[in-house]
Amino acid sequence: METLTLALLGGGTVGSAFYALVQERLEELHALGFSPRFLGVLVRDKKKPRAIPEDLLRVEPFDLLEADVVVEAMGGVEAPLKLVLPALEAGIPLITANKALLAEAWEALRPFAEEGLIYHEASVMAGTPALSFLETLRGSELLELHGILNGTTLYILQEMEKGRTYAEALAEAKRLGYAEADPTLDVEGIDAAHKLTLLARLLIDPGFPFAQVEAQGITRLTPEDLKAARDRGERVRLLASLYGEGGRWRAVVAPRRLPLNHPLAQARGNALWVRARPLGEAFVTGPGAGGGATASGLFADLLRLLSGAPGHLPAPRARPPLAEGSPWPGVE
Ligand SMILES: NC(=O)C1=CN([C@@H]2O[C@H](COP(=O)(O)OP(=O)(O)OC[C@H]3O[C@@H](n4cnc5c(N)ncnc54)[C@H](OP(=O)(O)O)[C@@H]3O)[C@@H](O)[C@H]2O)C=CC1
Ligand SMILES: N[C@@H](CC=O)C(=O)O
Repeated sequence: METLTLALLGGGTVGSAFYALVQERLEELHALGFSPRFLGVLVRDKKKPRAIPEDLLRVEPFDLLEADVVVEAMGGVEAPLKLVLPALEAGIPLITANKALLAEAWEALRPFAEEGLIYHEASVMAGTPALSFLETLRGSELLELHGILNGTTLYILQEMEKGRTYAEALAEAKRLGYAEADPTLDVEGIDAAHKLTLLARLLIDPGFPFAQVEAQGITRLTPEDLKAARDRGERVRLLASLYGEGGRWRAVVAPRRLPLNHPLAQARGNALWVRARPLGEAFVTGPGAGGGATASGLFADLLRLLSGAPGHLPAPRARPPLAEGSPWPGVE
């Protein structure tokens, strides 16, 4: 049996759930010939209650070069980048749930992604297949893509539809572990914009800039907006859309009024709907936030790594859109 040394950066909602999942799935890892060993778990505060043995907790960065794989679930951009770069430079693979890191530090990380060293299924829609769904879609050419990519805002809108206030719903989304450490990222549409950037890089342009995504959130939506939509036979969702306009790709995150019979309006979880040629329409939905759901995506990447498959490779080249498209109407 081969020892598999894991360095875990972050022991919060996602990191703790990942640690627990590795313990739960030990037999499966053993059957694959690997015996996992945690080198350490980086946190800020050792005293916080968490389901990770105290002797594994580290409050100072430790030597990641001893690891076989680095699993990053700490969030932020500069702090994780400083830690993971030397490991990547040494050829150590990175599994990450951190879409902000990938979206915003792409210039530094892209060469390693192109080498197949970066696995990030959990960064978009948690453990619900989004990247692997799009990898299969590479057999076709994308015409347009629309997704409900943020679990916090989906939860808030669903709860507001049931009569709860925005503030109550946001507080509950935080308690459930859906929200970012800074929930402004969720409610202002930035988290969805990070995720849309990653999907664009996977399918249409390996250098797609985060700055090119136009983002609007849900903070200005009122219960009256949601009711007016319902009265018209529509449902409001924060949609991340990628479509052709004037011969260029346009990437926009905004609240949209969807007809009730559309799969995106009916989805109870996060969701991704695409049109591609020659495939046609395809749709996937499932949980997109929360500790267990995200740990599932990280664990899937660990299995992918152990199978010998490379990480999530960006598109090999940029290509213009094949058709013009447009998203659903916004909420005025
Ligand atoms: N929550 C979710 O549903 C999902 C989250 N993600 C992503 O996963 C990552 C983690 O999210 P989540 O677990 O919710 O966040 P948490 O805030 O719950 O956990 C972050 C962890 O990282 C530690 N940490 C943060 N910064 C530092 C630092 N500078 N030095 C040392 N330790 C640090 C924290 O330590 P301490 O505990 O001591 O504060 C904590 O253990 C983020 O990138 C997020 O975007 C992705 C998909 C879904
Ligand atoms: N805050 C994010 C967590 C998962 O990516 C969300 O709400 O979707």
